[in-house]
Amino acid sequence: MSLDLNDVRVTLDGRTILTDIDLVLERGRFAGLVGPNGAGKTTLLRVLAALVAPTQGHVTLEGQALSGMTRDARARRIAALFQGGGVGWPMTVREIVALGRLPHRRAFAGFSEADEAAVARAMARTDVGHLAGRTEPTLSSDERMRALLARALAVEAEWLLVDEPITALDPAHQLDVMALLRAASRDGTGVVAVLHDLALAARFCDRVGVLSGGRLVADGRPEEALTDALLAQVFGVTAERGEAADGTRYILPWARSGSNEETSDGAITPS
Ligand SMILES: Nc1ncnc2c1ncn2[C@@H]1O[C@H](COP(=O)(O)OP(=O)(O)OP(=O)(O)O)[C@@H](O)[C@H]1O
Repeated sequence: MSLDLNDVRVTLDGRTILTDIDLVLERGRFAGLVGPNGAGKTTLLRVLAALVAPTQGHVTLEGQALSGMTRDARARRIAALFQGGGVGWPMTVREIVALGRLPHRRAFAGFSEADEAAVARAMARTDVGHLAGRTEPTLSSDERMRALLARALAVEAEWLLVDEPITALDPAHQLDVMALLRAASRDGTGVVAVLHDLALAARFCDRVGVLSGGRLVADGRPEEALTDALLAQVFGVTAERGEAADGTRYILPWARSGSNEETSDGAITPS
């Protein structure tokens, strides 16, 4: 029950974007992909979604090469939501969610009862029922993200890949989306999310993969992967660590660890 990358390398426009990537992802787990800007996170997610072909190495789903599967077969098994993944014209939320059923439909076939049920489940799960008739341009950031997540969930795929699902959301909605992704993983889906928020990644993910300069430099449980040394080297920050009232350990990026210091008026000066 795994999605595997073996010795993956990706070169785009003559530049190596990813190299030496070996990763075994498991269903039923919530994996976070973190790393600084430009580290290669989105590209790695695109490789997992078969939108970018590795220049070297291969990706397998339950032992079967992703590249050997038809596009529809892949789309039924791997649902993906990328940034800018809107629909581009004023469809209603219900129509957007229904797009998630496309990989399951035969040419010219109508919407089946199973399709209806899957759309209803996805809309209930993301709490977008009351938005069913609203069009995409009228939605707030969180409503839009929940509608797009509903579309991805409506696929009812074994894998759910999401790129920066919480970046544009306020704290309450960030917590909602992270809880939703974790719940999806608990139902047996393999969830992989690109995240910038290390505190939320550490809190919600079972596992965190850290990319830096196109390499996977750490991979494991959040506390194991996000060490002080790694945070300093890869992100250039120090972190505060502690235990919340409910006993959960937390990691909070706190200050720059490099050569820059923040002055009391917020200006950044070399130290
Ligand atoms: N199609 C492409 N052609 C050339 N270079 C690309 C292409 N796609 C991505 N890159 C480059 O690959 C590098 C990694 O990009 P990617 O978007 O995967 O990083 P990221 O870790 O997701 O970054 P961010 O956190 O800023 O979104 C960047 O330097 C980017 O400019």
